[in-house]
Amino acid sequence: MKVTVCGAAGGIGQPLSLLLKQSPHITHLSLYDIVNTPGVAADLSHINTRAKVTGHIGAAQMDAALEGSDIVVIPAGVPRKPDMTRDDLFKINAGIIRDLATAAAKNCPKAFMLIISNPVNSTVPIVAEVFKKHGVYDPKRLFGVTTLDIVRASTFVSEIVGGDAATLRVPVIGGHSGVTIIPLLSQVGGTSGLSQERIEKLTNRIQFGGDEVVKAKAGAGSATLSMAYAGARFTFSILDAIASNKPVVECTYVDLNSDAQGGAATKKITGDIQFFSVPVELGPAGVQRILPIGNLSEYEAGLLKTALPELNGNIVKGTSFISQANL
Ligand SMILES: NC(=O)C1=CN([C@@H]2O[C@H](COP(=O)(O)OP(=O)(O)OC[C@H]3O[C@@H](n4cnc5c(N)ncnc54)[C@H](O)[C@@H]3O)[C@@H](O)[C@H]2O)C=CC1
Ligand SMILES: O=C([O-])CC(=O)C(=O)O
Repeated sequence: MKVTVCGAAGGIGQPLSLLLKQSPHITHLSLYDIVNTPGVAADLSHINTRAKVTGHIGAAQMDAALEGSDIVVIPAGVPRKPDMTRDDLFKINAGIIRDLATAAAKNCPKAFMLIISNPVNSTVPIVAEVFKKHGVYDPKRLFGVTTLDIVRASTFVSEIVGGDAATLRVPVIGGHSGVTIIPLLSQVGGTSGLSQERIEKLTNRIQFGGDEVVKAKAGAGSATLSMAYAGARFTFSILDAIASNKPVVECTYVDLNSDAQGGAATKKITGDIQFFSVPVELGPAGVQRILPIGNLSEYEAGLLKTALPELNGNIVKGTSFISQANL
């Protein structure tokens, strides 16, 4: 397995690459960035685990970095500062993602594409459109990484209801920004005794967990270490699904057309939206099955209603960035 990290010298990229270096499934870890990758690669290459590490720097080396990759993980681009929304990052990050996706479509058209760069709600549709333009789009292989929302939800919920945060699973659906993040607390054991006020506070903390970190870092960026953990967890789930043939379930932001039947069932609840984070059964070819969202409480149904217009706007913004652009 060749795994390429684009943005590998960044705040997320470095710890993510360190975690990925520990996977016995990865034979080649390819690190791409526009700065500092020779140093990061030299450093990681001294670790006595299986993966061979190569560093690639600048646009001239992008093709070599991506060529033949099985998985491409993208945390490239700028992070938020206080008082910015994720959508404010679109102006800079949309072009970065377009260029990386174009190179991936040419050099590794069958790769699993794992998109971390914000705004995820829009960057994932950008990758889809670029791959379509190159005639290589397989919706089963494109994922917006929303794992940090699930990781946070497990932590915050277990702080209130107890239990082991490492094994407590909280489904989080929708998108990856503010009100588009919809935690389904009613589906988690131990939450039925919580007051509505408690549920609303907990929901708000999960929706705005990113802002908590942005504020605490006070201008020095957004979540990097917890994101590296979450990104590694999602990449390991994909690797497990490929290597073990045992289906693995993760909530992730996917094209609902990636599973006609499961997608149609989801659209009965969401309306006609193309991208949505749902529980997905991952298999060797990517999305194997979109699983049912399950029952929503009245409060969660209200959250969904609020989320959909914003999410849809983010999707249209990403899609039209490519369809109107000349590639
Ligand atoms: N999906 C999620 O849950 C999360 C997403 N993020 C997003 O991840 C992105 C990266 O965040 P950080 O690592 O903190 O930022 P950072 O600024 O520390 O690192 C970004 C890296 O991208 C590189 N880069 C810039 N343009 C590039 C290009 N054209 N090709 C390759 N590399 C390029 C930079 O040189 C830098 O090393 C941001 O957009 C941030 O909002 C952050 C946390 C959670
Ligand atoms: O908040 C941000 O900008 C970074 C992010 O996506 C998160 O931490 O969830």
